[in-house]
Amino acid sequence: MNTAVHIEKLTFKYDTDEVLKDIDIEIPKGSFVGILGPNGSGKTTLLKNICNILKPDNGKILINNKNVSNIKYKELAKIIAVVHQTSEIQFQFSVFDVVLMGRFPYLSRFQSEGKKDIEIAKEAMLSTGTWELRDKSINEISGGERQRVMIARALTQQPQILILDEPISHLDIKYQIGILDLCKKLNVENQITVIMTLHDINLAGRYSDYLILLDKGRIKVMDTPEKVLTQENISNVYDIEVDILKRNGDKTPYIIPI
Ligand SMILES: Nc1ncnc2c1ncn2[C@@H]1O[C@H](COP(=O)(O)OP(=O)(O)OP(=O)(O)O)[C@@H](O)[C@H]1O
Repeated sequence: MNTAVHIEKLTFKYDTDEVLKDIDIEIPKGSFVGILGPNGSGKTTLLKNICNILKPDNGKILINNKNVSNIKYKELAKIIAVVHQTSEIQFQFSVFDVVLMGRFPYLSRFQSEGKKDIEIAKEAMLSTGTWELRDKSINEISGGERQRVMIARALTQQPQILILDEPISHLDIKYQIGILDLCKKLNVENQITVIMTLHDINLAGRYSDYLILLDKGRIKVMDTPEKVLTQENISNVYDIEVDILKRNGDKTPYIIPI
C-alpha cells in the first residue's frame, strides 16, 4: 500500500495521563479519512502529533515514509497544510494577505510573492467563496467566513495532505456541504489525502473512505463507514442508543439517535 501517514505505537501525554495510547494507523495516499470520537477522546491531539506540533512520548509518525520529526518545517509545509479549530491572528491583515501567507513554504526569506503565487491564492479563494472578502480585515469577518478563509490559505499551500480540525463547525448547512464537496473534489481530482475530525457522524460517513473512531485515547476501530457505523460501536463509544438507516441504493449507514 502507498501510505501517506503511518503511525506506529504512538503514545502521548500532556502531563501525567496518557491522552493517546497505542495508536497504530496507516492512511493510504489519496484517501479521505474522518476521525470521530466524543469530546476529549484525543482527536485534536492526534492531528497535532501528525503535523509535528506535538511530539509523541513513544512511537513514531512517518509521512511519505519519513519520520515527521526529521522533516524541515518548510518542507513539511509543502506536504501538509493544517486548518486548526481556532486561529488567532493578532494583526489587522486583509483576508487576501492571510490567504497569500499560505505561499510561505515556496518563498525564500526576503522574497515576496509573484504573479503565480497571487493566481494560486485567488483560485483558492474563488473555490472557497472567499474572494469577495479579500479586502476586509481578517478580524472583521464572521466565524464561518474565517473558517473558509483558513481553508483557502491551506489550499494555497498546495499540500499533498490536507488536515482539518472540525472544519465545518461554524458553517451553515450550505457551506458545510460546499466545503466537504470541495475537499472531496480535491481528494478525487488532485489525489490530496484528506484527514479531518468531525462531530457530524452522518456527514463523516458520507464523505469518508475510512473512519477512525477514537475512544478515550485509543482506536476503537478504523475501517470503512459501513463497518464503523454500527449500533454497537456508536453506543459503546458515545453511550447513546441509535438506529441505523440506509437509504435505497446508498451503502453509507445513517445514524439516528433514539
Ligand atoms: N494543552 C493541553 N494541556 C493539557 N491537557 C490537554 C491539552 N489539550 C487537551 N488536553 C486534554 O487532552 C484530552 C484530549 O483532548 P483533545 O482536544 O485532543 O480532544 P478532542 O477529541 O479533540 O475533543 P473535542 O471533540 O472536544 O474537540 C482531553 O482530556 C483534554 O482535556
